[in-house]
Amino acid sequence: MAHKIIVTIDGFSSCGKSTLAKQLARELNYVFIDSGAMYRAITLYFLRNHVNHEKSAEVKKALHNIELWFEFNERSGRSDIYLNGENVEALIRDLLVSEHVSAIAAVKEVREFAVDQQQKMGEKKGIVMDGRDIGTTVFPDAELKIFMTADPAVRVERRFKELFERNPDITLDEVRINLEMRDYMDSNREISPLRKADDALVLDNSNLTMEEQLKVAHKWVKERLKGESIHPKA
Ligand SMILES: Nc1ncnc2c1ncn2[C@@H]1O[C@H](COP(=O)(O)OP(=O)(O)OP(=O)(O)O)[C@@H](O)[C@H]1O
Ligand SMILES: Nc1ccn([C@@H]2O[C@H](COP(=O)(O)O)[C@@H](O)[C@H]2O)c(=O)n1
Repeated sequence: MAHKIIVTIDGFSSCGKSTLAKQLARELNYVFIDSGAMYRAITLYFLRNHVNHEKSAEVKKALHNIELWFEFNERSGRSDIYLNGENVEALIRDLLVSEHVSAIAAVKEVREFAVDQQQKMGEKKGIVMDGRDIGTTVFPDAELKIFMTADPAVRVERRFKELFERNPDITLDEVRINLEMRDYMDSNREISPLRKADDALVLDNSNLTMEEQLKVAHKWVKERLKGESIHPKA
């Protein structure tokens, strides 16, 4: 059986982590997991059920009633997330969820709930997972860790373009404020804050096409599979 590794992709909001993770997983025939979708689905549940994330007992009870899983969607070529049997892939991308997710993702019980499931998903390796703490907390021994970044203005523009297609009322300012707020909260929370793992390779895709970013990452994977060490500026 072919040797398989774990690839982690962490970084700031909307820099293209999921896009790259999906591209890479398809190329390698690996499983792709968007860990942010899990925090978003939990947030949707909390919003719908008026769960106060500052009350530990409420949080514990809510998590007890949440079941999450992913199912491959042939049309989109990626896995959709299911919350208690409902496909919530589209709903969790709404700005309302984006506005609350970072506060809920900072809660200890929520993180433990998600990280435990993420670690189980990687037990057989052959996985590309993107998020904020995948290389630092979820898979600290991953064979390849990528830290992605892009110019903030480029990130806002990309996310705006995507959201505008679904909601023409959205403004560039709303998107920018949400990105800045999430980056700040994710980088400054107490548990597993967003940071580059010491052994992660940095990929700035501000001026890269999707094809070019895949080429860089794929080269890194091939080198790791061959057991070669990679120069950080590759
Ligand atoms: N190299 C690229 N050039 C242009 N657009 C890109 C590139 N990579 C990704 N995108 C686009 O940027 C947007 C954000 O990408 P993606 O959802 O993959 O980011 P992300 O880092 O996973 O975001 P989040 O952390 O908010 O989930 C998408 O619309 C995607 O199509
Ligand atoms: N490993 C992760 C992944 C995500 N989060 C939190 O979820 C938010 C949404 O994630 P997206 O990747 O869909 O943007 C993100 O802003 C984080 O608050 C996380 O904490 N850990």
